Amino acid sequence: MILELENVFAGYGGGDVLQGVDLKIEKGSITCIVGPNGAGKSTILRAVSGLLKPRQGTIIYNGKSLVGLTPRKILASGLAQVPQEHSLFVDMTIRENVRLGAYLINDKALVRKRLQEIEALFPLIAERSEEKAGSLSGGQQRMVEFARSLMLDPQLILLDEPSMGLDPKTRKQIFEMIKVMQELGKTIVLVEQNVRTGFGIAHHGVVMESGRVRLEGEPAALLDNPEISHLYLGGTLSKA
Ligand SMILES: Nc1ncnc2c1ncn2[C@@H]1O[C@H](COP(=O)(O)OP(=O)(O)OP(=O)(O)O)[C@@H](O)[C@H]1O
Repeated sequence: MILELENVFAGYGGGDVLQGVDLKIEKGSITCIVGPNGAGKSTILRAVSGLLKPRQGTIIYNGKSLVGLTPRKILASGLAQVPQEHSLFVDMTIRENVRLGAYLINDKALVRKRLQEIEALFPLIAERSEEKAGSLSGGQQRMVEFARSLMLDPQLILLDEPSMGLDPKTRKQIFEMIKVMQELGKTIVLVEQNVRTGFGIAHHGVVMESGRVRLEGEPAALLDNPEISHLYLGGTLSKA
């Protein structure tokens, strides 16, 4: 296991949103977390990346506790997060934005090498590197955010609803890129509203409800579970 949460309680002052979360993430896998609005999916990611300090419980990453570490230390340990809201500097070029992902690296040759590798992976970035990030569509900006997260060569990447607001074709491209990142050896934890798409690429599915893990297991088996579609996913499993 690369990441293990045990009995995690965390919230925002007005009480705990996470009510004792237990979760194990296998190295090299894609895990997809789904659940109704407000179930605490994003809050789990924030607790792992250090943006939110758990009030109770343990979070172990590669055998070491993350609780109490700063987000910067957690990032430096190889754990990157791509937040739900768009986060590029729109007046900077695409390449400058990607390079920012390496701000913790002092070795200029290494930064150049990583940039080259990433531009080989994302043709969009190679072709439009000097254009302003603000000229890109929402889906393209998401690709650049993925690219930026790869600059530190993280082991684990947390993705918070990366396909939100995108049309189906762009969503497909985003999910293909998530698979590519996993094939590069990254472990992925993905929060996703679109259950079929998310579970479609995941090795492990997690259904959250009211701050707890309600069900988890093999994604195809979860999709077949009528309890999930009726009770927890608000009908989003319909094939329409
Ligand atoms: N910064 C914040 N300050 C106060 N409350 C917050 C904050 N962020 C989230 N919450 C509250 O915490 C609860 C869980 O939010 P969270 O974002 O984890 O849900 P989610 O499962 O990711 O759902 P969604 O799909 O709506 O993002 C919600 O009730 C939300 O209003």
